[in-house]
Amino acid sequence: MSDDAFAAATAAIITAGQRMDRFGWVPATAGNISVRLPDGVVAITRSGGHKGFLDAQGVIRVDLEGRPLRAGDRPSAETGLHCGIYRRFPEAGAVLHGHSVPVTHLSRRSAGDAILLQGYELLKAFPGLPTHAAAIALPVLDNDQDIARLQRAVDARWDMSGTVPPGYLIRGHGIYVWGADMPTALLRLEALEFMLACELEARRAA
Ligand SMILES: CSCCC(=O)C(=O)COP(=O)(O)O
Ligand SMILES: [Zn+2]
Repeated sequence: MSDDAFAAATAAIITAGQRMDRFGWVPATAGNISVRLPDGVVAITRSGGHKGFLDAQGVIRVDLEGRPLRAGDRPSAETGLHCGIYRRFPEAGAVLHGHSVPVTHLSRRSAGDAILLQGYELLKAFPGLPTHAAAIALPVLDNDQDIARLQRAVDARWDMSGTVPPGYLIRGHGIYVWGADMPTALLRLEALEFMLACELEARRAA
């Protein structure tokens, strides 16, 4: 296990938390952040702290089943969702979860199981979408305090989807986004947050 890789992942997680906090996406103790290490272990935020004020002690290691490597460490309550992404997508190297106003409001107001994003230039931030004329159906899943059951629902949704976008919403709760590395995950989160903020404005104006 490389301490250098863990230190680099911890630094990336701290910086990502500060950036998400600057945008107001991790209010109170909301949100969690992780990075997959080269040995397959996952570096993830501890449960409960403010993600805009993380220090190195705020990041710990878990295995792909979400079990802490060090007895007594308490990883994010949503570790199972991070691990579900890493297990399903071998190319995923970083996962971000936030609770922004547009995500929370839109997912509460949308009765359906997806939010369609179309006509946005920023869609080009996503893999396989070379033009604004493309669209993303961003899955929306019902919230569940039982994270193992919620992950089973996420897996079932992925099973029945053709193309899976690298993100989904949990109704009234938040957003999950992933990428090959932290810069890619952050770029996708920013693009989705921007488009969802536009959707919120459009629905207000309608
Ligand atoms: C006060 S936010 C409720 C828990 C949550 O949804 C979240 O994102 C933060 O949980 P964690 O255990 O990762 O701190
Ligand atoms: Zn959450």
